[in-house]
Formats: sequence, structure tokens, C-alpha cells
Amino acid sequence: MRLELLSPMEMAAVDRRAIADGPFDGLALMRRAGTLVAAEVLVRYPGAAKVHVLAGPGNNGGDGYVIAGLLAESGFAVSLWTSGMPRPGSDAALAAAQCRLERLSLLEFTAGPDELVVDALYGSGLSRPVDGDAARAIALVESLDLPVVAVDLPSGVSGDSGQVSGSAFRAAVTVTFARKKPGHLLLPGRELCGEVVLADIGIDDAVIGEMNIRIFENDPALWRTALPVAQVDTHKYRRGHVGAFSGGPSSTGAARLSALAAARAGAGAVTVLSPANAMQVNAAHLTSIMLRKVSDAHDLAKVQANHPPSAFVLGPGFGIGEKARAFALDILGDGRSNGVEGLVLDADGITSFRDEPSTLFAAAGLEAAPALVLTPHEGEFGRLFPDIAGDETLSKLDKARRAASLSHGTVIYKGADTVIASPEGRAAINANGVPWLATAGSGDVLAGIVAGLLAQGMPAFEAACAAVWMHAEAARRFRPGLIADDLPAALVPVLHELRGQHPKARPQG
Ligand SMILES: NC(=O)C1=CN([C@@H]2O[C@H](COP(=O)(O)OP(=O)(O)OC[C@H]3O[C@@H](n4cnc5c(N)ncnc54)[C@H](O)[C@@H]3O)[C@@H](O)[C@H]2O)[C@@H](O)CC1
Ligand SMILES: [K+]
Repeated sequence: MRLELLSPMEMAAVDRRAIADGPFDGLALMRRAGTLVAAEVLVRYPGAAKVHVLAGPGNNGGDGYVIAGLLAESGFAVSLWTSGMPRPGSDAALAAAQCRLERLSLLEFTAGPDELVVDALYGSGLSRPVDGDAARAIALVESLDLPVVAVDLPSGVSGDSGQVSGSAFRAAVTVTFARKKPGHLLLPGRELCGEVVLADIGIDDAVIGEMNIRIFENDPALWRTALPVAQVDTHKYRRGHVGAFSGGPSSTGAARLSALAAARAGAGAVTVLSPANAMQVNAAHLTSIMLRKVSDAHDLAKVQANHPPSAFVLGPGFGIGEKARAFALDILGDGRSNGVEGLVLDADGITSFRDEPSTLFAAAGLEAAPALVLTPHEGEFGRLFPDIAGDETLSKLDKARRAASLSHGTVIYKGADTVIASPEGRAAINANGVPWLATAGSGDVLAGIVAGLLAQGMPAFEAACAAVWMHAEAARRFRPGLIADDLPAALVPVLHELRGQHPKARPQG
């Protein structure tokens, strides 16, 4: 699968390289791009009363000239509205020269009902806010509620960040080339793109392979082979043991949600680690999940001495303060020697380090430290990484990557466009989220899934990507009405399907 995401700059380098290597020159690539967009229009809007093609001054506009010519040849009534002349000698100028249609100035743009718009104003070369004639055209198209097919990106949407610069088209379909760009997946870009169609314009995969791209769309193809597979001779602790820290007597539910999710994600044993005063309430609500008293470091050491958890969840409902810091630093400092694979620090666990994040980052950076996975939503991200959060020049993707590098942890920067980033520079953008996943306790479940996978030995970045995808997929299939309590069980069919696709999977009774 073609999961790499190319920044506009990388895409331009790929284009240059592909053109240098042949067999297609720039104009041939443009013709292929334009032909594939025109084909989408033909298939999706065969009955359009008229097609308005808006062509800008760069190569995105060049694609527009090709599209306009082809649609006119196919029998559509086409109006070609232009803004700025292509640079003489450019591929766009060559494409424009081959297009015999009358040019209308974008200044005069007008359209009517039942008509279609092809947006070829600006693509990956967007370099300033969209205003003036282009903004007026966008407003008119929006007021008429006309469908828009965007070429490469809706004009105004940054391919790097998904942010809008000035005005932007809201497309029904966006046809992009070779690989998606981060702006197709990051919000608000993802919403403005509509359906994204990836068109193969003939750029060899090897050209992209040579670029060693480390940013991906999150998809099972990225981590399926790293999913844990239970061996026939296994036993419960060998399948991974998760310890989930509980809060006090009035906030125990979050840890139990994490615990259940860890168990459903395949951990062979899960223990809720509870303060003494919450033992009773936890005991009243647990069956397959075990329970141990952990009120202080001494209790934690005892847990570590016999069948120690291989991964921990610390934060959901836990309370903010010194106790959370001490447990987290204890676990990270203990190192992998004790068989601890990872610590998932969520919610209050993250906020507890707001005044001394560097202590946490230093502990996670120690050679022998277990993997640290941080799962902040936007507010928690700002508490732990205030400088990164406040830098408006950075995209959500950039922010997650910098945070991962600074913290020596894998960062799951949550939201409708969750970004997962590893400390060594890999990142993935998740796109299967659904609005009804934003429900109380949903994050506790996610933290539990991550811990469940870590406990079974799955590497942190893959475990984080897999957890985010499965969590969203379970919610998507459940459909609206979902509450967090439903999520652990809703994971089961998703896991079964992924298992079935696992290369090492054998049918089991
Ligand atoms: N040969 C190639 O490199 C290929 C390029 N392709 C197309 O080329 C596009 C990239 O082409 P370019 O790099 O020329 O960039 P664009 O065509 O996206 O935009 C650059 C041009 O638009 C102007 N511009 C940018 N933002 C503006 C704004 N807000 N208001 C007014 N003018 C603005 C710039 O001054 C420049 O003239 C891709 O998006 C894709 O559609 C495809 O045809 C495939 C092949
Ligand atoms: K465009």
C-alpha cells in the first residue's frame, strides 16, 4: 500500500526526479494528471449542466487546462476561468498553449445551479493567503452549493498542515497524485478535501522509496506484521501482564476501563493496582481482572517482585501530583531488567509533570528505560510541551514529532486527526476516527489498548498506531450511541479480522 505522505516540497522533488529519470517529461505527467481528474468528473458527474474549470498561474493551473480541454472534447459545456498567466516555458504554459478554449477572467466569474466546479487554482505551490478574485469565486461557489472537484488540494488548504490560508474551497472530491500529503489528513484539510482519490500518474515507487519517507497514513498495513500472535505453548503471564493504576474510591472507573481494554487487546493477565481505600470499590466491580493494593513505592516494589506487569497504565482517574510522578519515575528508572516493556502515561499522569516535564523526559531517555507512551489531548499537550504547542508555525504533525523527540517517548497527540510520533522521527496520521468516539472514558480505553499491546512485546510506535486505529475502528463499526464501556468488547471483531489477516495466523478452534 502507498501509505507514505509527501510534503509539498518532497512531492516537488519527486516530480523533478521522476522527470529526470523518464520516461515521462513534465508535460506528460501533467497530461496524465489532467486525464485522471477528467475521468473522475466523467464517472461522477456525467449529467453536469456545465463545468467551470478555474485555472491558476502554476502547474496546478496547467492540470486545469488539460482537464478543461478533455472535458470539452467529451461533450461537456466548459467555461475556463483563469487567474494569472503561466510562466513562459513552464509545463503549465505548454498545456495552456494546447488548450483551444476561450479564456475568461476569474474577475468575472459567475456560475449557476446544477453546475460543477473544477478547482485548479493552487495546489502544492500555495504560497500566500487566498484572497481577491479567488476568494470571491470560492464564496460564490459556496453560496450556490455547487460540487467542487479539487485538483491535488482544495485551493487555500496547505498540503503541509491542512490549515486554511485565507479562503479555501470545500471539495466533494480531491484527486491527488502519486501519494497523499499531510494536509489531506490533518484537520481542517481532511474535511475540506471531501473524498480523496489517489491517482497514479506513472511515478515509479522506487523514486519515492529512495526518499526514505517516515511519515505515513495510519493503516493496518503499517503494523500488521508486528501484532502479537499467541503461541500454542503460552500461559497467561507470557501473554503479557498489564498493571493499571486506580485512583481513589470516587474515581476508580477509568482504571477499570483501561484494564478491560488491555485484556481485550490480548494481555494474558491484567491487574488493577489500587490504593488501600479504593480496594473495596474496585473488588466489587472486577471479575477476570486481578486486584492488588498499591498505595506507595513499597507496595509497587512488592508487585514488581512476583509476576511483575510488563506494561503499566498510569493516569486515568489517578489524581494529579507527587504520587503519580513517583510511580512513573520508579517504573522508568527500574528499567527493562524487570521485564517491563512500557509505561503508558495518560490524563492526570501527564498533567502531574506540568511543572517539571524535564524530569520525566530525562527518565524516559535513559538507555535502559522501558518505552514511554504519552497520550495527550490538546490541553494536556499544551501543559507538557508549552513551547511546542505555542509555536504557530508548526503543524500538528510537526508538533507531535518534536514532542516525541524532546520527551524520548512515543506521542499519541489525540484529536479527530490523531498523530502518532516516535522519538526517532517516524510518524503516522490517523484518519478512521468518528465523532462519537469523543465520549467520556474513550481515552482510558485507548491507553489500555496501548498497554495491552506493549505488554505482549509489540514495539511502542507500532503498538500506538495499532491501538489508535483499532480504537477508532471499533467505534466506527459500533455506530452512534457508543459509550466508552462498549469499546473493550467492540474491539473483539476488529481484532479477529486483523488476526485473520496476520501473515502468521493459523485457523484456531
Ligand atoms: N510537473 C509537475 O511537477 C507536476 C505538477 N503537478 C501539479 O502541479 C502543482 C504544483 O505546481 P506549482 O508548484 O506550480 O504550484 P501551484 O500551481 O500550486 O501554485 C503556484 C503558483 O500559484 C501562485 N500562488 C500561490 N498561492 C497563491 C495565492 N494564494 N494567490 C495567488 N497566487 C498564488 C504562485 O505565485 C505560483 O504562480 C501540483 O499541485 C499539481 O497539481 C501535476 O501536474 C503533476 C506533474
Ligand atoms: K486546487
